[in-house]
This record gives sequence, structure tokens and C-alpha cells, in this order.
Amino acid sequence: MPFVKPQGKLDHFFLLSQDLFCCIDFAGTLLNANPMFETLLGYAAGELVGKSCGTVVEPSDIAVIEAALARLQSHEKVTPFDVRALTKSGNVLWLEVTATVGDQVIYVIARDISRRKTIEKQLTRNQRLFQIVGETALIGGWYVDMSERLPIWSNEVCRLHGVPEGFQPTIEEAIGFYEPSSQPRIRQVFEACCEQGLSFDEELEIITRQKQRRWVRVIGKAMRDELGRIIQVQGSTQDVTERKATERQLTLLERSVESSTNGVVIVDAQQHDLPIVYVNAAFERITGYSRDAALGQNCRFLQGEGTDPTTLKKLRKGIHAQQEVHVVIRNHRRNGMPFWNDLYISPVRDTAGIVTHFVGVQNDITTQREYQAQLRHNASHDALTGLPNRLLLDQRLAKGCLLAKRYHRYIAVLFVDLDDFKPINDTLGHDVGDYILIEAAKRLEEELRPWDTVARFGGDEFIVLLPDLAYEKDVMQVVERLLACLSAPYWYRGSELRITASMGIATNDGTISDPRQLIQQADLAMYKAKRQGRNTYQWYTDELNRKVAERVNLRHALQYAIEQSQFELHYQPQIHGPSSRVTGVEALIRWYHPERGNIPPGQFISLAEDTGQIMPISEWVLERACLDAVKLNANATTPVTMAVNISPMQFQRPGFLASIQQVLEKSGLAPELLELELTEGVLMDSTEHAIQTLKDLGSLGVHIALDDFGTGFSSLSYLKRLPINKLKIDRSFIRDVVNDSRDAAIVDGVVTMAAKLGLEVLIEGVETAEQYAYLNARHSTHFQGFYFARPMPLSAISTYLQESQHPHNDSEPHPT
Ligand SMILES: Nc1nc2c(ncn2[C@@H]2O[C@@H]3COP(=O)(O)O[C@H]4[C@@H](O)[C@H](n5cnc6c(=O)[nH]c(N)nc65)O[C@@H]4COP(=O)(O)O[C@H]3[C@H]2O)c(=O)[nH]1
Repeated sequence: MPFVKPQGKLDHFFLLSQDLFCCIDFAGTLLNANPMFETLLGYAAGELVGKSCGTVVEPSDIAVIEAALARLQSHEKVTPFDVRALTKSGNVLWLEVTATVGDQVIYVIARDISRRKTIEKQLTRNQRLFQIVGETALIGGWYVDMSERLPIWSNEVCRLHGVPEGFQPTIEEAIGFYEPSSQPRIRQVFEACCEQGLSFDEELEIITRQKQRRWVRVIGKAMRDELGRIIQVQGSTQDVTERKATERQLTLLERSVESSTNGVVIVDAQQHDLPIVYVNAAFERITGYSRDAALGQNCRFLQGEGTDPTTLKKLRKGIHAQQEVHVVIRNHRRNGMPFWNDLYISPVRDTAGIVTHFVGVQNDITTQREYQAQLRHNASHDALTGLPNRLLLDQRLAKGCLLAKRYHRYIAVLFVDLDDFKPINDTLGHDVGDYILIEAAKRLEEELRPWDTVARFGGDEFIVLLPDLAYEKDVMQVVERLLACLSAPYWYRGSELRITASMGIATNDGTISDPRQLIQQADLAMYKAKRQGRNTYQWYTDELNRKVAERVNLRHALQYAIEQSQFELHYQPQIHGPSSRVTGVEALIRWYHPERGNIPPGQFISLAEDTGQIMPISEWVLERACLDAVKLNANATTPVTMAVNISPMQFQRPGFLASIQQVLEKSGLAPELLELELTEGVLMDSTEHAIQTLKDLGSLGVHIALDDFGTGFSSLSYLKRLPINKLKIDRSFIRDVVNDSRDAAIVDGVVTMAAKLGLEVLIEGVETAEQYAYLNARHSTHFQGFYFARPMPLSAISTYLQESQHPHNDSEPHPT
């Protein structure tokens, strides 16, 4: 292709143009290029002529050139295109190329657009960055030109409102997205911005097109022109829903912690000495320290004397190991008062797992502890005297035995029982009784050494443990001291009271297998002391033990006897002196043991009383006696009363009256023929209730006799009030009545007194003709005794009665 030289003015244009001109043939060979072309691409004048245009094209864009050439060859139109040119030194330039086919050549005009391309690239990058910021920070931009008052929303803002990109709302529509209660506010701040140029920064709730609620932070500010006129309001809208939720959550957490009844304290784990960085209100309330006083301090300011070092060690170990730790520690309030702090400490880790804080949750459990201690104390101590109770006594006893054994000492157990406490309690009232018990407890404690124990064992019974005696006999001086201190006068509201005690002593060297046996032994010894006149002491002996063992055996045998009906009733006649007639019989129980033979009631009745076995026995006696009385009266010409011994327990049972009524009905015995024998003790013990029962029995027609009269200590004024029919003078006054003027005087006195009170009298234990003659000559009473007859079985008494009512010879009662 011949080189066509540019002509005329066009030549100048070709030579001076800042654009690049060149001519190429259809094969792409450069035919001509203007100076700018060669200068820009770094070639010398004419250096490119004859070379392929590919020489100046960036290799990856050659395909673009080839495609354009192909189109031009086919005489197709080629729209301007961008291509990367390569300078001689290897730099890349962006060129915008326009190519047209001329006379067998292709005219190419190229313009350096490298700068534009760089700006475009920058813009794209900025846009992308803007998009990334928007997407990641959920923040979008908007503006409103004052001339148009139409909001322009970025894609992110559109997305936030749930509308498609490019959505174009009016201002009212934009405001309408806000939650109704927020609309006035956004309108107000937006208008203030438009009119007065006041910036705003609000967090409000919007409702998206999909009816979703979102919290947005909307910031706006006014843009002014060079004359200061507001031309645009622009700003950003950011989705802060998540942060709001987190904030709400945090506020909730903070309020919860703040209003917790447990004290909460947070310390900084990364600072030296773990200073407190937070305490809640409960902490202030529990400790008495204000927040300001606590912040910055180490928690040890709550400690003080008496803080247990083991607990502290555990606490420090937990913190050092950055582990959870739970302790109950004695802390001190600001006013110095100690309190029990139930403290849980946990490490708080950051996302990397590093312990940044420790949180302590504390609870004041002082009241709870005190209550527990009180409960523990109550469980092991007697409420009235504050002394250890049986439970604690057992523990101390077992421990005392162990120590005695280990150190070759003796342990002594003293069973202390106040004498005649019950009458004082009953007559003077429980307040007095309580006072005496408390005072007695105090006196006992004061007399003993710290390692001795005084325990309340029951009503008026105390146990003293002396676990450290060198010799057994050492107990004596303690016992004597205790007896003396207990018998000293008691002053209650200005009145002097006197009471003594009986004591049983048991000692051991600690080798006893069951320490509680020592209490039983001391108990036995105490009973012996009581029997021996009170205000004294007795040692436990093996003899006593034998008796106890016997009692246990007897108890078992008695149970068997009840089940096997081994009992029988014997009857002893009662004679009316003046008429010599048998007017009644007394039912007396007999127990024939298959191996041991006859066991007298004196041996088992009191045991049965103690064990409660008296009840089935008494019921059987009453029923049998009434049935037999009916039989005896069937053949009798004059009525024969049936005297039945009633035990204290039987009498005091609530259903006693009903049981009498029932047995009378069942047996058909006339009530007047039944005489119940009660002892003084029974009546003394139960006061008003007893009198009422006696009255009720009297209303039934049943007779009451006071048995063993003279052996108890009943006051005569008391006797006056008792609705009874008969006194039975105890046989102890009869034995020597003939020779002992004092006994005779007592019998005289009782008979006279009874007559004045309108009571009948029966003299028991008449054994000899002499006694009878003596008594019968002086007193018109009833008599009973071996002189007339011993107790005998039913058949024998029946015969006896018949014979006595139809005597063969004279009217004198016949002795057996
Ligand atoms: N030395 C002597 N003793 C005489 C003479 N006359 C009668 N005795 C005895 O004196 C006791 C009279 O009974 P008590 O004082 O009620 O004393 C009774 C009574 O308190 C009680 N007892 C007997 N049977 C029963 C019963 O069925 N129920 C209850 N609760 N106690 C009973 O046992 C006690 C003793 O009964 P026993 O051994 O049967 O003894 C009877 C009787 O055998 C006498 O001239 N000289």
C-alpha cells in the first residue's frame, strides 16, 4: 500500500492533533501514523511504519483488533471501542478507537482515555466499597434536593424499607414508613433540618413494606450553596435492630442484676489485686458499703477476724485456677457486724477465652444459719432448761466411755430425780414447776466442771455425766455437793420452796459394751434411793440388776399370762362387826404360773402398771368379778357387795366411766353391789377430774372405798371433798393395835372422823381373835382379814357365804 501523504490544512491537523491518527491496511500493517501516535507510544518518527498494528496493542486485546479488522474487511460498521495499547517501554495506555474504511485503507483515530479509565475504575471501586459498607453496616444514604423535595434512596435504604432498588418515594411516603408514634418526630426533625439547617440523629422504628418492624438510626444534615441557602438535606439510614435488641437485652440484664436480691460483685481480673468494678444494690444493702466505697477495692475489705483460713484458701485457690468456686464465708458489714456470705464466684471469659473478670454472687444466709443452728440446738437441747437432751446425752455418754477407756479413767452416771416434784407442779402450778426445773438445772451446771454434762432426761429427771474420774469413789464428793445445792431453798416470787433430790450412781471404766446401760443402772439405783427415804443416793449393784432382769422376765411372763388367761379371782369376805354378817367380798387376783407357781399380786401389779399391761388385766378382773357377784348374790339371802381394786391407770383413762356402765349392763349386777377400791394416790394425782368421775360413779349407784387409808399423805381437807362411801383402814395399823396405843389412837381417830363425815369404815388385816375382839368391842365397823377367811376361789366363797348366812351354831363370824 503506497503511503498517502496528508495534504494542505489537513496536514497540519494530522501533525498537530493531540489525538492519534494512523492508516492501516486490511492486514493490519501500519501505513502511516501522526507524530502524536508515535510520541505517545514512545516510538521515533516513522519507526512504526510497515509494522503490524499488533505491535502497539496489549497482547490480550489483539483479539479485539482482529475482530474489528474482520468487520471492516466485510465493510461492516465498527462502533468506537476501547483497547489497551502498549508503549515501546511496555506501559499500557487505554485508547478509545474509531475506525473507518477509506480508499483501500482503514483510517484509525485513537484518543488516550487512560485518565478517564483510571477515574472510572476509581469510581467503580468506590461504588463497590460504598456498597460493601452499606451491606455490612446495614447503612444506606439518601438525599432530598430542596428544589424537587423528592427523597433519593440508595439501594441499602431501599432494602431496609423492603422496597425494590430505585424506589422513589415522596417525602410523605418516606415518613409513612415510620412507626405511627415515631412519625411526628421524624417529620419535625426533617423539617427543622430543611428550614433551619438543624442536623438530626434519631433512633426510630420503621415498618417495612413486608410489615416487619425495624429500628433505624437516621442521621440528616443540611447542605448549603455558596450563598448559605439550604439546597439539599442528606443523610444516612442504618439498620440498628440487632443492636437495639442487644441493648434491650443488656438493659434487661443490667436491671435484673441490679434488682436481684443476691449481692453481685464484679472484679477486674486483668488488673493487679482484682479491684471491684461493679456492685449491685443488694451488695450495698447486705454489706452496708456504698458503691462508691466498694469500687476499686479488693473484696478482702469484707473479711475480718474470724474469717476461716481454710475457706479463704479454697477461695484463693479457685480464683488462682480461674475456676468456679463456692464457699460460705464469714464476712463483716460496714458496721462491723459479721454475716454469713454464701458466695459463688465464676470467671468471666472473653471471646478468646481469656478471663477478664470474676463475678461473685453472694447471699446473706446469716438468719438461715442462725435458724439452722437453733434447730440443731433444739434438736439436741431441752427447750425449758437449755440443757442437752437425751440425744446429745447419748453422744456424750458414748464419747465419755471411749475417753475413760483410752485414758484409764472412770465415768460416772448420776440419775437425779427431784423428790415430790409432781405435787408441787400440780398444786402450785406449772410456772412454779418450770421455775424449779430451770433453777435446779442451773444449780447442777454451776457445781460441775466444763467437761461434765448435765442433761434433762425427762420431767423432773436429770442425768449427770462425770467422764473423767481418777477413782470411782471421787464421785461421792460431787454427789454430796449436788444434793446439797439442790436442797437449798428456792425462792419464787418471794415465797420459799423446798425440794430435795434422790440420786442413783453407776460407774464404769469405759469398757461397758452398751453405755446406755449405765443410765438404766443409775435409774435403778435412784429408785432404791427413793425407797430409802429420798434426799439421798444409792450406788448401783448387781443385786439391783438381778431384780431388773427379773422384772423383764416377769413382764414377758405376764404378757403370756394375759394371752393364755392364767389368772383367777379369789374372794375374801368382808364382815359387818355389829351384825356379824358377811356383807361383801373383795376380789383379789391370783396368777398361777405353770412353772413358777403362784405369783402374788404385789409382785406383778405394779409392774403391770408400769408397762400398761394393767389395762387388759383390769378389764378382765372387773368383768369376772361382776359376773361372779351376780352368781354369789343369786344364792344369797342378803346382798353381798363385790369390792374390786381399781388401778390408777384404769381410773384415769377417759373411757373409765363408760367401761363400768358397760360391765354392769353386761353382767346384770346392781350398781349398789359394786364397790370400787381406789388408793389415796389415785385421787391425789388427778384432782378435779377425779372428783367428777367419783360423782358420776356415785350417780350410777356404784360405791367407792378408799383403800390403804392412812398410808398415804392425803390431807384431811381434801378428803372432805371426796364423794366416797367407805374408808379401809390399812392393816399396818392393826398388826399391833392391841398393844400399841398409838396405832389404837389412829384407828380410833379415823373411825370417829369417818363417822362425822358420814363414811363407812372397814378395818383390814384382822388376823387374830384378840385383834377382832379388841376392835369389835370399840368400833361398829366392817372387818376383813385372815382371822375370818383368806381369799378363796369362787366355789369356796360361795360355800362360805351359804354357811355364814345359814350358821349352824351362833351368830359370830367363823374364823377359818
Ligand atoms: N397380812 C395380811 N394380809 C391380808 C389379810 N387379809 C387380807 N390380806 C391381804 O391384803 C391384800 C388386800 O388387798 P389390797 O389392800 O387391796 O392390796 C392388793 C391390791 O392392791 C392388789 N390387787 C390384788 N388384786 C388386784 C386386782 O385385781 N386389781 C388391782 N388393781 N390390784 C389388785 O394387790 C394387793 C395385794 O393383794 P393380795 O396379795 O391378794 O393381798 C390382799 C390380801 O390377801 C390379813 O389378815 N393379813
